[in-house]
Amino acid sequence: MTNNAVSLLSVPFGLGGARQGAELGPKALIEAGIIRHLTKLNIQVINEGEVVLPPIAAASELSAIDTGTKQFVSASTNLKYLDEIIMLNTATAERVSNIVQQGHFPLILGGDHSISIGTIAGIRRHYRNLGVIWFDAHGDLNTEATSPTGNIHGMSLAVNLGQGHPLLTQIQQSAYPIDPSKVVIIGARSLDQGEREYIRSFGVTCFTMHDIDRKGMMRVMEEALAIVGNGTDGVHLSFDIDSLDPHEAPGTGTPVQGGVNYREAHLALELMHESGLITSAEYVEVNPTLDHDKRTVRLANGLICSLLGQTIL
Ligand SMILES: NC(=[NH2+])NCCC[C@H](N)C(=O)O
Ligand SMILES: [Mn+2]
Ligand SMILES: [Mn+2]
Repeated sequence: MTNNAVSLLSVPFGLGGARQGAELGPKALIEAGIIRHLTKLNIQVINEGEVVLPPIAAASELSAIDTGTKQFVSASTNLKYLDEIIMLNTATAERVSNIVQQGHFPLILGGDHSISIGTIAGIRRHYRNLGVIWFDAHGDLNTEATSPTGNIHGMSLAVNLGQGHPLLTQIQQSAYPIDPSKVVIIGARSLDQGEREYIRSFGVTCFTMHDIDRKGMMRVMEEALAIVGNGTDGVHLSFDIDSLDPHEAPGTGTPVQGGVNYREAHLALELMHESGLITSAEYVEVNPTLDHDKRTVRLANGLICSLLGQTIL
């Protein structure tokens, strides 16, 4: 990590997901003591507050301007809450970009995974060759043409790679593109057909649960870090808590069995810290309304600390 100040930005937004509740994630993580835990690691934490959704009238106007008519948007796509997601991510990109500008490490608390359209848009303005680690049970590589659900949290990595509805990809416009060969998905076990095809044809590396079973997390991380660190000038970690097994992390909206276990997840984040490559991070899809005794919230707290340097000894 290049410097010690961490800017903590909350994005309490859940409309990109399949169920309500991810919007409560940031508050739960803060209440569980994340700022105190990081301060104990000698990190200076700057609480940047929240990105809030502007009044929705403004959002409708924005879509109407860009597409001619508002009806065009709703009639021609199956994208759920497109207007809200455009507004939220446009605002998020600005806030994250300012944090990078100041030389702080952006740590973003989601929110569902659709928020990464904005976070990465902001980060990419400052990195010509950004590597991305996408820790997730899913690929989030759908477009409106392939999505089985219309939920935009399942499309955010595709949008970050320039694929999808023009009103979403335009949020990235003033930024450097991301090279798909510098993107690594880790923990995948639920991929839709269109996502499989995308991975094969665009050269995204995907370490599935099968690869983790076979090689072990240690080797997977060594290979992943070699890919995202090669020729890049920064690496963003997008950590979806549903990468973990639902036994460890029940508090999430789209759980998939057969996931990463507690120690594998910590090891992965400890290795990311050791590599010194990670320049920004977000933790998404924590849904406190589905949690069991704060297990998922506490786990996410610990996993943030491992990324930022906490060790057992
Ligand atoms: N960020 C997530 N949890 N994404 C889940 C996506 C699930 C499914 N592939 C979809 O497109 O709807
Ligand atoms: Mn995801
Ligand atoms: Mn997921």
